[in-house]
Formats: sequence, structure tokens, C-alpha cells
Amino acid sequence: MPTGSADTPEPRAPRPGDGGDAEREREQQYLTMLHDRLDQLRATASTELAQVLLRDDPEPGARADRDALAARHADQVARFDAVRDRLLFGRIDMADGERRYIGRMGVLDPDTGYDSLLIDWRAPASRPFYLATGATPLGVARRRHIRTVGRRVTHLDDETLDTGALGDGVLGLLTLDGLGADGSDRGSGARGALAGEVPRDALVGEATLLATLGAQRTGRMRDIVATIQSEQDRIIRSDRDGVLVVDGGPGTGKTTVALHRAAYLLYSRREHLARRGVLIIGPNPAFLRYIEQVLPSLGETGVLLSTIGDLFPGVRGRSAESTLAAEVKGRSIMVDVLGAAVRDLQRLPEQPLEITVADGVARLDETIVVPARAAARLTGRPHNLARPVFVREVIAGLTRQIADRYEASIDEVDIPDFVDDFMLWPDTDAAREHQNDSTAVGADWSDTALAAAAAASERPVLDAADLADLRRDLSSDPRLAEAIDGLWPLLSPQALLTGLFADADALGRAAPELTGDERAVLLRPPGQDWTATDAPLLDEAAELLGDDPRLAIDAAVSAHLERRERIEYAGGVLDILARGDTEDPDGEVLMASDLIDADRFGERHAEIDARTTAERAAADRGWAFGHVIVDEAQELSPMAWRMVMRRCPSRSMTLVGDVAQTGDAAGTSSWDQVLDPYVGQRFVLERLTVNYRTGAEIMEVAGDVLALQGRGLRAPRSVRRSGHAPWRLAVTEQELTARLADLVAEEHNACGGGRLAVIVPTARRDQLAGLARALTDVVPGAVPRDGAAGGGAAGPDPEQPVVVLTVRESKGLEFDAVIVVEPERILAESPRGAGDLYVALTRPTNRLGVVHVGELPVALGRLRPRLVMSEWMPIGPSQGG
Ligand SMILES: Nc1ncnc2c1ncn2[C@@H]1O[C@H](COP(=O)(O)OP(=O)(O)OP(=O)(O)O)[C@@H](O)[C@H]1O
Repeated sequence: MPTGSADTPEPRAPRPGDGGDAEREREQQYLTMLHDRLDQLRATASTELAQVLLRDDPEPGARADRDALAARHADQVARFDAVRDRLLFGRIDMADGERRYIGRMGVLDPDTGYDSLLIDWRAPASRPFYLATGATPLGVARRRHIRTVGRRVTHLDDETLDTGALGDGVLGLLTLDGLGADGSDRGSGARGALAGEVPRDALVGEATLLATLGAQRTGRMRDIVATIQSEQDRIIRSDRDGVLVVDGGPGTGKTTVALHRAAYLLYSRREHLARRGVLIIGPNPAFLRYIEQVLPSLGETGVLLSTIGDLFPGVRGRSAESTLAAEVKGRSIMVDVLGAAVRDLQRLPEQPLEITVADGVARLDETIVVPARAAARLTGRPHNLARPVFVREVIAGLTRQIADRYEASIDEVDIPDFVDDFMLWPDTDAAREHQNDSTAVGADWSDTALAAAAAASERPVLDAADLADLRRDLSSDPRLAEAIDGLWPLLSPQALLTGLFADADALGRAAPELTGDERAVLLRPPGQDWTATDAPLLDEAAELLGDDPRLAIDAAVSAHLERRERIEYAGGVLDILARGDTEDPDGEVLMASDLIDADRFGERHAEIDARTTAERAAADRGWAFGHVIVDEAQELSPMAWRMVMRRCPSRSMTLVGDVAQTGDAAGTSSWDQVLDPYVGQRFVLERLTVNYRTGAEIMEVAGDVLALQGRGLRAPRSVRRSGHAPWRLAVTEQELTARLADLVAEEHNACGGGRLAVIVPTARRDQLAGLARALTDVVPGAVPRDGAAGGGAAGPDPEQPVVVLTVRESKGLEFDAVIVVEPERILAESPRGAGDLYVALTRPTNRLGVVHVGELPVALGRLRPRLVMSEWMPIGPSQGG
């Protein structure tokens, strides 16, 4: 594959004795050429965008084309802007002399139109960059990582994979390893810091990788396209269509891999996924903020990020609730509870209701409602959609009742038996006598009765038209309508759930399997904010209820009215045009109304749905996504899984998580268990084994806590040592807040002003919220806004220099330094306390401290007592080992 053209600088192969500067200069020229090309492409796209936007297309079809074209150009411009930073990051020199430059997007040579100046990292031709090793070079002689800042090349890191293929150049190249723009040897310095647990040859681009990992955190996750490791690459590019589970310990890159997989799929299956969209589910809003930049930086925007609590359209499930309530609401038994709650609202009348219609009186009682309810239930339709059947059966029952009564009243007329005989045998003596003298037999019957009886024997008392009238009268009776509303109300999911949780009796009837305590924690007055665990229940309720037909009717009516308005408006416009036309003296000009009628003219004013796929998907509960990615998937409850699976009928999914980190009491410890109801055993499990985040010193401590779970789980191997021993400090209850404030300032300083988190037990959150605010005095720029962790319902803002978080809020995040407060309480606070403490301990990249008030958990015995940095003296009483 050629690179460069006659006009573009062609970096020549380095020779022995070449300095790093010369080589870097050549790469600089190449990078400059790429940026120039990108600038040209961007300029062309934005000119085309402007031209398209100025186009005046009256025809709806042409307008739709125009809008699609405009969207495409706008997308291109956004993409060019997004990939500008670190546009080029790698190069591979193949053993056969071919050279490939790898970057964030593909750039073609404008002269040939097909030669690649830059290959997209997702293209198959880039793959050897990520996979080649000394043992399996895949035809790669040399791999070069090119580090850049803006448009400037700052550093080159070379790895020689096939020395034979490089010939004489090898020595010269090896001298380049890890040379920075200032000549400093940063890369090889990082080499020396390796934990020794991860084999060096298992790492791709080790120097660049370690430089990246050692960098200070910004509070936003960055993409890792330059340093994807081979075990990660395999997952990112997996062609698996069904469910792919990625399991791995903390810091193994599960989130990162999931995001890069989304980008890869959007590249490799663009057409399908652009239409159906990709959904990424994360554990909390702060986490979504933390990762939201990654896909745009890879040039991808068609993705919906959501928490479980926000996935039900129109609802933001963010309010806090007790652990027990959350656990109970996540159980799959809630499907039955909701089903029973719906059936409970399909009622029988407490009192019969008498309704007078026409000349008859109908009685609405159990004899009518029981069969009507049975017929409606038998349809198997959701509650709201079965309602018309219920209504129809009630009205039919009442109509029958009236008709039967009417007939019966005729039967009650005392007609002697022989009357029928007259009808049958009109030529008998008695009949003849009767015709001559109606009183001859002394009967009290009349001609009318005789006629009625005769008619009754031949046809129904009420004909079809009478019955239709009756039905109509019944249907429009307001008392009956009100009664039916009470017996089979139209329900929204919100109304169902609010009603159920506000009514202890209703809950008792719907959930007899729950204990009294479990039901008690579910009770709450109406009007409360939704919680995250409400969203799956609302979704389930929506399934049981079906759409409210009134909404569809309202929508149809308003669409109709809108259309009529448009047509009336268009008619007016045509009238004006026509009036103008009639003034045309020669009368030969075609009138506007000759060409188009008001209907069609009005339609042209119809608005095209300009929302993106992600926006449309977010508003539509029934949307089926092309691919769904779930992060921290171990936390999802059975009810949450049901909601997620509904969003992805194709089961094209990537689920990433760590069953050792499960903190939610409704979460899982087994992928088999979770997936069995949906795909049985038809899923692929991949494991990530290397921790890229947390230094080995911290992982040793975390490993002891992991062992508490007693499931034989192993902590992942760290890729590096941080050089900082994690510490512990005992404080009294009285001094906790003040000591913490000092410690935060010291640690923040010690990590060079990076990002610091104080992770606290939930019970301490409110008390220590003030701490975050007080820190504005000691830590410039820390938590300037309200809220314990700086975010209120939306959660903490990980970009703040210092945040105070509960373990749950810290899920998926990382910081340069972390202080864990009261590990003993975190352990005790939930049935999955050991998992929670493991999560808390594995959030830092470099520095960890533990502050305890009670006894230090034995599993933390490895921690060293904290020393006063200036004096190297222990501070405060030291407990627990
Ligand atoms: N190949 C890589 N190159 C550079 N950085 C990497 C690589 N893989 C992972 N990282 C970094 O390691 C850190 C941890 O990654 P990530 O958050 O994806 O791990 P995780 O497995 O989801 O962790 P957790 O389960 O604890 O939330 C991140 O800073 C990420 O950018």
C-alpha cells in the first residue's frame, strides 16, 4: 500500500547514525501534509454544506434529499474537526518495504484518489499495528508510535519486530526508542517502572502506553486508539453478531474497549447502525459525562448514552432510595406484582348501577361485568388495548338485558293457549267464531295481543336497528361511561405505579409474596420523584398496559387538524395567486391552481423530522437499536435486563462488567444466570486480564479485599508500579472532618494538583458534603458549585479537582488520588460490601489512602501507617495492624 505521492514528502528510511531530530522532522513534514489535506477536505465540505443550505427546493422529495445531503456534509465537517487532535499516531513498516500510516480517519491521496495517505485505525490494513509482536510480526518489520500535540510531532517510539527485514537501519532505529522532542528519555524511564507481573512482550507500544498511563487524569476519559493492546483489539473488532460478554477486573479497559467497539461497529456496519443507532448504557450520569467525549473524538456521534434510570422516555429516574427498596424493585417477581396490580384495577361493581335508556332500564352488575371482563382478558391484549373489548361486551350485555326484558314483558301478556291455534288453524270453527265475535270465547285478550304474539312467534321483538339504537344510547350515557372507567380504567404506566406504591392495600393484594417489610419500603406518597429502579417497572407496566389509545387518537386528530390548517393556508395562498393571475391581460399564463391543488401545496409545508437517530430513539420506547452496549453490566437487576433486552430484539449486544465489583444488591454474580432467559448459552465470554489504571502497590491491597468474597476471584495484573505505598490513618469521630480537609489538601498537592476523590460510606455522604465545599479554601477551583459532590441529581462532576462520592457514584470513574473513608462502614453498609470496598480501592491511578474511625478491616492489614510528609512521623493513633 503506497503512502504519499509525488507532491507529498516521503520520509526516507532512517539510516544508522540518523539523529532522532531528523527522523522526527520527517514525520513532522508528513503530519503537516496530512493536516493540510484535512483542511482542504474540511473547506470543501463546509462550502458544499453552505451551498446545499442555500438551495431552495420546493418539492418535498427534493427537500428531503437536500436535508439528507446537508446532514451528511455537516457530519463530515464535524468529523474532520473531531479527528484533528492526534490525527496521526502510528506507522508500520512492512517487511516487504510497504509503509502504512495509521490515524483516526482514512485520508486518500487527492491525486490518485485511492492511495492511502492515512489509514483509519479500524480498517483491516491497520490491524497489524495492534497485533504484531516479536513472536508473531504479521509481516511488520517495525512499529512506530508517533506522539503529537496539536500539529506538532513531539515523540517517536519505535519497536523493531523483525530485525532481519530492516537490515542496516536497525541500529539507527533502536536509538530512537523513547526519545522526546527535548531529547529526554521518557519512554525508557517508564520501562524501568514495570511491575514485572505483565510480560513485557505482551505489551504493544510499551513506552507510549506507559507514558499515556502515567499522565495526569483530566476527569474525562480519552480514547486509546494509539495504544490498543492485542487482547483488547480482539474484542473491539469481534465480528460476533449476538451477545458478547467482556469480563475483566478493575482498570482492564472494559469501558474503553466497549466504546472503541461502538466506534468500530459504526465503521464496519455503518449503513445498518446509522439507521437503527447504538445505545450505550452506563451506571450513572456522572459516568456518562466522564465517557461522553470518547466517541465524538473518534468522529462518531450517532450514539445514545443513557443510564437505566433515564431510559424510559419522559422520565428521569435519579432520586435516591433505600438499598432494600432498590433490591426488591429489581426482582423479577415484580412482573407478577405489576400484572396482579393491573388485574386488580379490572374491577367488579360494588353496587349494581341502573341505567335508563329509551323505555328500558339496564342493570350493570356482576352478571354483565364478569363475562365482559373474562372476554377482554381472554384476548390476551395489554390492558388498554383490551378495554374496547370490555366496553363492547358490557354494552352488548346491557343491550341484551333490555331486549330480553322487553320480550319477557310481552310474554307476560296473558294470552290463552289456543290463540296460537287460531294462527295455525284459521279455518277451525272456533277461529271462525272468534273472527265473527271477539267476545265469543270470553277471553280477555285483544287483537293487539294476538298480533304481538303472532309477531313474536315469527321474528325477534327488537330488530337490528332497534338494538343499534339501544347500543348507541348506552354508549353515550355519561353514567355508564363513568362506571366503565371505574371498572376498567385507561391507565398510563406512571399512574399505575404511583397508585400501587401509594396504596398499602393495593400493594398487599398485588404482592402477597413479599414480606411486610419489603412492601413497607415500597410505599411512598404520590408526586415523588422517580428513582432509577422505577424506570424498568414503568417499562414493564407499559408492556402490560399497551399504549393509551387516547394518545393515538389525540395525535391523529392533531395531525389531521394540522394538515387541514396547512391546506386552508395553501388554499388562501393559491387564491391570492389566482387573483393575481386573472389580471394577466392575455390570460395565457398558467394559473398556480392549474398546476397544483391546495392539498398538495399544503403537504409541501409538512416538516421533515430533523431529529438525529439517537434523538428519535431516545423518545421512542419501542425503538429497536442496531447494537446495545451495557457497561457495569453486573449491576443490572433482572427487571433492568428485561427493559434492555426489549431495546435490542436482534440481541446484537456487548456487555461489559466485572462480577467481582457487583455492588447493587439486585445485581448479578453470574453471566449465565443473567443471560439464560434471553439467549441461553448462546453468548461468547471474553476476559481482559491486565489492569492499566491502578499501580501494583494498590492492587496488592485490593487483592486482599477481593479474597473476602471467597469465590476464588483473582485481581488483574497491574501494568505498572506507581511508586507510592498506600497508607492508612486512624482518626476519632470528632477529628474526622478537620483531618480529612488537611489530608485532601496534602494529597492533592502530592499528586501535582491532579484529580482527587474522597470515597465515603453512604451514611457519611451528607455530613461530608460540606467538606467538599470547604475545600474551595485549600484547593483552588475545587467544587465551586452546590451539592455534596458538585452535581445534585445529575451526580458529581468528575472534572472537579476534588469530589466527595459514595462508592456507587464512583463506579467506572478514576482519579489520580483517592482517600477511602471508613472502609469498615462501607463493608457493613450493604450485603455486597466487599465488592463495594474493592471498587473504592481500585479507583486511583497512583495514590491511595484509607482513613478509619473504627477498627481497620483485617483485609487492609497490608496498608502502611501514614507518615507526615515533612517529618516522616506517624500521625494520630494507629490501629488495626
Ligand atoms: N490500551 C490502553 N492504552 C492506554 N490506556 C488504556 C488502555 N486500556 C485501558 N486504558 C486506560 O486504563 C484506564 C482504565 O480503563 P477503563 O476505565 O476502561 O477500565 P474498566 O475495566 O472499565 O475499569 P472499571 O471496571 O474499574 O470501571 C483508563 O484510563 C483507560 O484509558
